[in-house]
Amino acid sequence: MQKILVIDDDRDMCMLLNRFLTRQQFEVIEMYNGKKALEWLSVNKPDLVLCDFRLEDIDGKQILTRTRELHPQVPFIIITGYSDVKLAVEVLKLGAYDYVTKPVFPDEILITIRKALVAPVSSIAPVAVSSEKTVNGNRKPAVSGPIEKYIWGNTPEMKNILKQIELVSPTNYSVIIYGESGSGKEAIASKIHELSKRREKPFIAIDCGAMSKDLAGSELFGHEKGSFTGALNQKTGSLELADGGTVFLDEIANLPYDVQVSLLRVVQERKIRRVGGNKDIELDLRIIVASNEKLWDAARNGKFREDLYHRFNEFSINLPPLRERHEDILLYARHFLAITNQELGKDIRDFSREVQQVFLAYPWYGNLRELRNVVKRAALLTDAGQVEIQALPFEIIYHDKLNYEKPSTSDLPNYVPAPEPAPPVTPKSVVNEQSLKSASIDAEYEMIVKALRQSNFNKTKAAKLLNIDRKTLYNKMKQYQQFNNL
Ligand SMILES: Nc1ncnc2c1ncn2[C@@H]1O[C@H](COP(=O)(O)OP(=O)(O)OP(=O)(O)O)[C@@H](O)[C@H]1O
Repeated sequence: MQKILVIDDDRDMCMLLNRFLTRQQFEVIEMYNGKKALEWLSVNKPDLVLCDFRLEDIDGKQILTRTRELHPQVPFIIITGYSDVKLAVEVLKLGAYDYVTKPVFPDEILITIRKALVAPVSSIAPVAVSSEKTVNGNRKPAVSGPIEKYIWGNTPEMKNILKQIELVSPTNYSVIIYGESGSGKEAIASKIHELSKRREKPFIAIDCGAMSKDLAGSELFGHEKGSFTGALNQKTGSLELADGGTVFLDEIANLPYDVQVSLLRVVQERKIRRVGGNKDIELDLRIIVASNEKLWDAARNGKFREDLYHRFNEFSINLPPLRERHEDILLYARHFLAITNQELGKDIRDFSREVQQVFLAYPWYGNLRELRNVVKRAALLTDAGQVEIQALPFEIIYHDKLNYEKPSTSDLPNYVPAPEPAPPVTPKSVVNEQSLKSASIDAEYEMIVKALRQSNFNKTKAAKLLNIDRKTLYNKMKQYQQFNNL
């Protein structure tokens, strides 16, 4: 029986997950705070960890980092409120397998758990080899049917990017891809590989942000047996595994400085030496790197080697965030819906008008990854016909009301404010009716939103703040969603 550790300070949530997962034949261990969970993890190894992002004592990020040190092969899934989605997306960089958003739906979490438990070990190990490919570069069996994995959109910016991809692919140029997290940098790197002469050889994606400082050298270059404490066997590094093909180094600016020196040698001389080894190994590699900060700035600030920057900077591609590819949002949403229909064996036709409006108004700070997850969840909650507004997270429908803190320009170096989005969907009572009833509904709505924000979308805590029970809170939230359909 596979063992799942559930860490959440919301005891009701733990109990519900426990009951549901036990019925699905898992063994469940519940922990209500981070410290206790870490104590347990230091002597036990689960098959998977499911962890609330915001605990009262330690945050999910710290638990993830420690779990990765203790059990690098164990998949870690984050449970998060929508206000934290941007942070959760960042945390994927530290090696989490995926995130699910609250309210948690049993079927959704089960699909994510099942996928995580059969994911190739390499996709959850410190060197995050692309989850789409196995270590030797072979594709995982594709879902049946002819849906293209990637689409490139109709905006002039994306047409231009596709042209750049086609131009640079047949060459051997190094490429730097700039773009926010989830915007599709790995998709571009893999497209370049597929259009190149190297297409039959491996494409290996390595997330430099997810590697521990101490192990980065050995993960990339490999090591000889006994070269450091813990090096019990000889290990082939990811660069050697990619020989003849393309290596994609994501979040390159996070690579430790001394490893950058060894990487420069790979770029200049096309040779590597394993950690603790004394012979050179020749490699034929194309290197594509990605960063969400300008590498030139990182070089000027002394974080990134300037000589390495110049070597990589043979060609660069600037991928705009999804909110700046406004005309493509629905195209991508429909693409993800088609894929999800196929995965779930459903036949959902489209999104309702209100859903489309919300999609166009929402800023998508997690970019395509966030859109994909929202569509997947909505499709799961829809039986047939079209996706209705109720299938979207409350926090997305009301994002304008909730007033999330916008990322600062230093957070997102490529962030340029998007043109004014279409007006968001708001409860009709707010805009149309002046009756006493609607005024009191509005006041109640504002209070609920405030309590939800104060409690980071923990509904049990929000209900306590409002002095109502959780069921009443759920019912009220449902009621507000229904206003959109009046
Ligand atoms: N052109 C595309 N067409 C369809 N799906 C895409 C496209 N680009 C990205 N996606 C999907 O969006 C998600 C995120 O893409 P990807 O991993 O390429 O982003 P990224 O910028 O490399 O993210 P990160 O920097 O966080 O690793 C993936 O699920 C991917 O399949």
